[in-house]
Amino acid sequence: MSKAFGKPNRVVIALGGNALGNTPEEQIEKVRAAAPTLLKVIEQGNEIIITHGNGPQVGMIQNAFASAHKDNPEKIPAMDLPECGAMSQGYIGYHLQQAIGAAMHKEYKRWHVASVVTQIEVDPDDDAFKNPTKPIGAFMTKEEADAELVKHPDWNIVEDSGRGYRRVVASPQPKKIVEYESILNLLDNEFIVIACGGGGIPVVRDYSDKGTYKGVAAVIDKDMGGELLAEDCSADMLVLLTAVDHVAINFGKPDQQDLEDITVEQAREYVEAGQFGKGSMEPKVKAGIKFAESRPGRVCIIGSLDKAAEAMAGLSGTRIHA
Ligand SMILES: Nc1ncnc2c1ncn2[C@@H]1O[C@H](COP(=O)(O)OP(=O)(O)O)[C@@H](O)[C@H]1O
Ligand SMILES: NC(=O)OP(=O)(O)O
Repeated sequence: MSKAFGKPNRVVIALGGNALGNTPEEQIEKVRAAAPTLLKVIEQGNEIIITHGNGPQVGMIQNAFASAHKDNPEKIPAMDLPECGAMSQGYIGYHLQQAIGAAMHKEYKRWHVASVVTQIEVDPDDDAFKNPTKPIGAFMTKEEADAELVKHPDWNIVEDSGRGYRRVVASPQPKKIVEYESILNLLDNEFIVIACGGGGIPVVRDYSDKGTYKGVAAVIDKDMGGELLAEDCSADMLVLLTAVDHVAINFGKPDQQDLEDITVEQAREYVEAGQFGKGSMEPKVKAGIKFAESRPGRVCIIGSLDKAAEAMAGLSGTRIHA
């Protein structure tokens, strides 16, 4: 499956949590539709590593436990965010494995795809713990949001890119992928690896017990987690797939302008001008800048999951390069 001559390009492909639908059925449909495109990228001589978001899913899992716990506190525990993040990696990784494995088996009679439950170390003193920005769970109307705030006075809820209101949680910067050696090992053995789902489960070192980590209540941005994964795996390209075809300036306004090709300097100017939704498009552009600057020749593409093949071929999406 790899190129006959020369080293294949390594591509990290990130699938946005909001682009994966809201139910198991929708998610299965979305990942099944994406699987042939992902395999085509391999046929073109690339190695792929997959990561995915979990914003809607991690919120859904935590809410489900919270309401079951309220109804039956003796038997059903409330569930903390890191455990919910781990469950979301299993839930989404499972569907991705099924979809990619089936497409791979049809073509190549092999099933070399595996998800790695991945922890990512964060700084316990990261300012993000004081300033929650990561939207999770379902979109709400203003009335629904107000009702949730009465039920959960400790929640923070914000408006998310004109799509409704969502709970936001802390989103610290990813520092170190704990399982990176397992990921590299699977890649060396020609597996398609699904890793750092939901940005990775955020953990901090537990210095009271050498070599151990403990989960923290946060959700890492998967664009930043995917960027770290791409650097750790020496990837050449980072592809961030979401629900819109392009990054835009004046997004949602009558003079919206879709961007096709921008330098890191232009991207940085647009970030400074506040052109991108916080916790939605801004982290993607910031991840793109970081990746494009990390080594000469590296490129980030941001485009839609539905047009993944076109984006990879340069016919859709926004390219960020040095
Ligand atoms: N300037 C912008 N250009 C394009 N999309 C934007 C912009 N600002 C905010 N958005 C919103 O960001 C969304 C992508 O972020 P998000 O839904 O968090 O991604 P994900 O698919 O990774 O879950 C788009 O669907 C769009 O609604
Ligand atoms: N963890 C994360 O970034 O999820 P989304 O892609 O759903 O925002």
